[in-house]
Amino acid sequence: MDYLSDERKKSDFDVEAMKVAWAGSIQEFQLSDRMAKLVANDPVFEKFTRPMLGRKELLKNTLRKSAHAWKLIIDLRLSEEEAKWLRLYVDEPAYTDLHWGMFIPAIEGQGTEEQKKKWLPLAKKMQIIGCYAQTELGHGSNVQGLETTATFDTRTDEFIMHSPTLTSSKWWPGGLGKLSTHAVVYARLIVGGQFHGVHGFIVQLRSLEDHSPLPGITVGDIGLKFGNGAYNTMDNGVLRFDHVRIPRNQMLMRVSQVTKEGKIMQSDVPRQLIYGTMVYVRQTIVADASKALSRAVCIATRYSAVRRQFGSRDGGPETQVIDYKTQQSRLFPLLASAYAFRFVSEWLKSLYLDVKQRLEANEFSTLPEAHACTAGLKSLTTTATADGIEECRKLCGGHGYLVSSGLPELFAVYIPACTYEGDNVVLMLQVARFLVKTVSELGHKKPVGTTAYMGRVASLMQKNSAVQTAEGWLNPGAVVEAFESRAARMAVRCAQELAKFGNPEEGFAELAVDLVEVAVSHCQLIVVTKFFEKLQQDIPGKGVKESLEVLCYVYALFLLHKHQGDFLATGYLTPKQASLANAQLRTLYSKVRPNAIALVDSFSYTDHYLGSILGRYDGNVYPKLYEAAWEDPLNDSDVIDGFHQYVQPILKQRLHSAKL
Ligand SMILES: CCCCCCCCCCCCCCCCCCCCCC(=O)SCCNC(=O)CCNC(=O)[C@H](O)C(C)(C)COP(=O)(O)OP(=O)(O)OC[C@H]1O[C@@H](n2cnc3c(N)ncnc32)[C@H](O)[C@@H]1OP(=O)(O)O
Ligand SMILES: Cc1cc2nc3c(=O)[nH]c(=O)nc-3n(C[C@H](O)[C@H](O)[C@H](O)COP(=O)(O)OP(=O)(O)OC[C@H]3O[C@@H](n4cnc5c(N)ncnc54)[C@H](O)[C@@H]3O)c2cc1C
Repeated sequence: MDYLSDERKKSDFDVEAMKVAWAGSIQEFQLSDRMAKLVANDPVFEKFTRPMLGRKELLKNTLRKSAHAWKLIIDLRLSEEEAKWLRLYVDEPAYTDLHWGMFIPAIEGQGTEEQKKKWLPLAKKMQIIGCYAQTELGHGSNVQGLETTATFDTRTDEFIMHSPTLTSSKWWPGGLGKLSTHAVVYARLIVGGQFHGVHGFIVQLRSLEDHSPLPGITVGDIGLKFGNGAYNTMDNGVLRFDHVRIPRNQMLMRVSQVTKEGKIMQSDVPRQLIYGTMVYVRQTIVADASKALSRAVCIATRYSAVRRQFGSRDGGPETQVIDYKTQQSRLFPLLASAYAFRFVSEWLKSLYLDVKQRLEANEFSTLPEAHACTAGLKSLTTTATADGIEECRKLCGGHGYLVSSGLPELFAVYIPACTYEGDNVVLMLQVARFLVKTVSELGHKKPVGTTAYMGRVASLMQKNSAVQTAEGWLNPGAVVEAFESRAARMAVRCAQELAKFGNPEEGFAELAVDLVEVAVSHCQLIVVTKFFEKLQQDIPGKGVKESLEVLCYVYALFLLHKHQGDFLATGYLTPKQASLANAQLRTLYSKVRPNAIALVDSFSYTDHYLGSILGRYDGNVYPKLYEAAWEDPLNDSDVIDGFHQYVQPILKQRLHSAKL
C-alpha cells in the first residue's frame, strides 16, 4: 500500500522528466538508475546492521563489500562512470575512495609522462593500493608547514624520507591505517641542505607479498571516529618514516625536477599545481553535497507528510506536519538548496574539466578562478549540507534521533566534509584573498568569469533595488542584481578598510571575519546565478521548468531573508523591500507544498540508498518502526543479560528495606 499516493497525485509536473533534469541527462539517469538497482538487490550490500558492528567486524565487512564491488566492476565490465555510481549507492566510505579519488588523481596531475606510464596501470588494476598522505599530527591546513622531510642523497640517487618530530607523523589519511601498499606523501624537499618547498613522493609502505610494513615504516590506524558505523569503515592512519630510502624518480616531477646531480629544475608549471588534486576533489565534494542534502531532505519531506500532530476537527485526521508554515520554512529552503547545489556542481564540473584540459596543454591562466570557485563552493555547500542534515533530523522530531531514521549515520559520515579537503573557514579566506586581489586590480584588469560583475562595480554601488511589490521579486534580473550589489558593496567596503592598514597581512588578519562574510556573499551569488542560468536551458517535461523556477526563487529569497542584514546595511534594499521578499517567500512555500513529495521522488533514491524507515517510498512508517524495534539485539530475550547479576540484587535490597 502506498500511504503517500494522495500526495503523489497532488503534483503538477512530470516526475520522470524531473528525474532526468536532476540527473543531468537521460543517459546519466539510466546509468545511475541501473547502478542503484544493482546495489539495492544485492544482499552483500546490506547496511542496516552496520551501526551495531564492532570496529574489526565493521572494517572486515567493508573489505568484503569493496571486494564484491570490484568483482562486479570487472565481471560486468563497468565503465568508470558506472563504477562511481556503484560506489555512491554502496554508501560506505572505504579505502578504495582515496585510492581512486586522490592517489590516482595526484599521479595524473603531478606526475611526468614516464611516471604516469609506470604507476597508473598498476593503480588502475588495483595491483597496488594508494592513499594521499598530506596531513600531519601538527599541520593540516598549513601545507607549507609540513615537517616530513625528503632529503636528496646524490651518492645513491635516492630521497631519504624521514619524520623528524612527533608532530611530523602523518595523521588522518584515509586508507593508510591498514590497507594501502603505497602513498603519495607530501614532504619538504631538501637538496644540498636547502629547503625547496613541499612536494609529493610515491612511497611504498607495505610488502606486496605479505602486507607487512617495510623497514623504517611505522603505520597504523588512528582510532575510532564520531558515530557508530559512519566513517569508522575507513582506516584513517598514522605513518612515520625512519630514514626510508626511495629512488629519485619517485618524486612527482611535473612541477619541479631534481636531477641526478642534485640540481633543481623548475618547469613552466606553477607551484600551485602541487595543490591540484585538492581542486579536483573539492569539485567532487560539491556534487556530493547535493546528494547528501537531497537524501536528508527526501527523508524529512516524506516523513513530514506522514506525520500528523494537532488540529483534528470533528474527529477528523490531525494536521500533516508538512502543512505547518514553520515546518515549510525550515524544510523547503533545504529542498531548494539540494537542487541549487546539484546545478552549481554541474557547472563546477564543466569549469573543472575546462581547466584540466588547459592544464594538460600547459595553460594556467584560469587556475586561480578554479581554485577560488572549488574552495568557496566546497565550503559553502558542505556547511549548508551538514547543518541541513541536522535540521532534517529535528524536522523528524523524536523519531529522527533513531538510527533507523537514517539521519544520525548520514550526519556522522557527512560532517567531516566541513573539515577535510580544507577547513571551511580557511577555504573562505582563500576566496577572500582572491576577491581582494580582484578589487585591487580593477583599475587595470578586467575581471572575468565569476567576478565579471565586479567590472560593473560603480553602477552596482549606486543603483538601489527597484522592486515595489512582492511579485516584483519574481524577476531574475532583480534577484541577481541584489546579490551582485551586496557582494560587490561588501567586497569594496572591506577593501577600503584593508587599505587603512599599513601592512596588508595585518589588515587581512584583523578583518578576517568580515572577509569570510564577503567570500560567502560572493559564493551565494554564484549559486543563485548558476541556478538562473540553468533555467535558461531547454528543460523538457510538463511543469518541470516551472517547478524548478519556484525552487530557484525559494533558494534566493530564503538567502535574502536570512542575510537581510547585509542587504540592508549595504543600502541596496529598504526594509520594505526586504519584507516584500519575505512575503513572496511565503507564497512560494505554498507553491512548493503540493509538489513536495514529487520533488523528492525525483531524486529517484531507492529505499536501500536512503536507509531510512521514516523516508520509505511507501510511507509505511509506523508498522516498520515497530517491527524494527523488535529486531534490536536487546530484544532477543525478555530478561536482559546482566539483570540477575547487577539489577536484581538492588531490587531485592529495596524489597528488604521496604519490609523494614
Ligand atoms: C571498489 C572499487 C570502487 C571503484 C570506484 C571508483 C570510483 C571511486 C571514486 C571515489 C570518489 C571519492 C572522492 C574522494 C573522497 C574524498 C574523501 C575525503 C578525503 C579527505 C582528504 C583530505 O582531506 S586531503 C588533505 C586536504 N588538505 C587541505 O585541503 C589543506 C588545506 N590547505 C591548503 O590548501 C593550503 O595550505 C592553503 C590554505 C591554500 C594555503 O596555501 P599556501 O600556504 O601556499 O598559501 P597562500 O594562501 O599564500 O597561497 C599561495 C598561492 O597559491 C594559490 N593556491 C592555494 N591553493 C591553491 C590550489 N588548490 N590551486 C591553485 N592555487 C592555489 C593561492 O591562491 C595563492 O595564489 P596567489 O599567490 O596568486 O595569491
Ligand atoms: C574524516 C577525515 C578524513 C581525512 N582524510 C585525509 C586524507 O585522506 N589525507 C590527508 O592528507 N588528510 C586527511 N584529512 C585531514 C584534513 O584534510 C585536515 O584535518 C584538514 O585539512 C584541516 O586541517 P587541520 O586538521 O590542521 O585543522 P586546523 O587548521 O588545525 O583547524 C583548527 C581550527 O583552526 C582554524 N584555523 C586554522 N588556520 C586558520 C587561519 N589561517 N585563519 C583562521 N582560522 C584558522 C580552523 O578554522 C579550525 O577552526 C582528513 C580529515 C578528516 C576529519
